Amino acid sequence: MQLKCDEKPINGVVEILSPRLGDARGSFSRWFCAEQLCPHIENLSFRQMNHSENFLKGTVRGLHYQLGPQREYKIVRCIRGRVSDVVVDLRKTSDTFLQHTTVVLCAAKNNALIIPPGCAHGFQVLEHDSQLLYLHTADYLPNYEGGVHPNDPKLNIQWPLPITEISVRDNELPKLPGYFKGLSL
Ligand SMILES: Cc1cn([C@H]2C[C@H](O)[C@@H](COP(=O)(O)OP(=O)(O)O[C@H]3O[C@H](C)C(=O)[C@H](O)[C@H]3O)O2)c(=O)[nH]c1=O
Repeated sequence: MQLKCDEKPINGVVEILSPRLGDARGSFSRWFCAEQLCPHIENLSFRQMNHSENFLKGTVRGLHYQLGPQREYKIVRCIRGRVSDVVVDLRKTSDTFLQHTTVVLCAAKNNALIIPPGCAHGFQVLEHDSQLLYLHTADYLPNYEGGVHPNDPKLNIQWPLPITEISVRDNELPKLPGYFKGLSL
């Protein structure tokens, strides 16, 4: 029942693959293992779990991150449907600063993604009624939340579908200013 961890080009972004053990009753799979994941998540301890329900294909949420003392690791898992998950590197000292990686998370593949501090996260829904489960290593404090517009030209994210739903708040997120040098962790 070993998890498979696939490190992505952006440092700290890891896809977790959970093999399913199936039988006539259905299946069983491990979604989290502290021993296997602690090399990828410093001071591994989760503070909050969140559930994201998304009705319409084409919906975009994000790009969000938490700042300073509330910076966090997230594990994001698609528990129903399919999403195109995007992680943007905003870390000042990173070799992949302002680059992003895209991973399709889907319930059928039984995969999840580790998102490290200093990275913005967003996703687009690829199937109606897709749902995500989040584990967070820090408490959510709105005053420490940052965001970048999902269509920031500096990031050039190619969302797979036309955007059908986006919150007013996300649609008003700022684009990165020319002087943006990145986040210090
Ligand atoms: C993130 C969060 C939000 N909230 C409250 C704040 C709002 O009143 C309400 C909905 O929040 P929001 O519209 O920010 O939800 P999303 O747009 O789905 O944001 C999430 O989606 C993007 C893609 C992420 O990666 C973040 O984890 C998270 O920000 O829940 C909480 O009470 N706790 C929380 O941890």
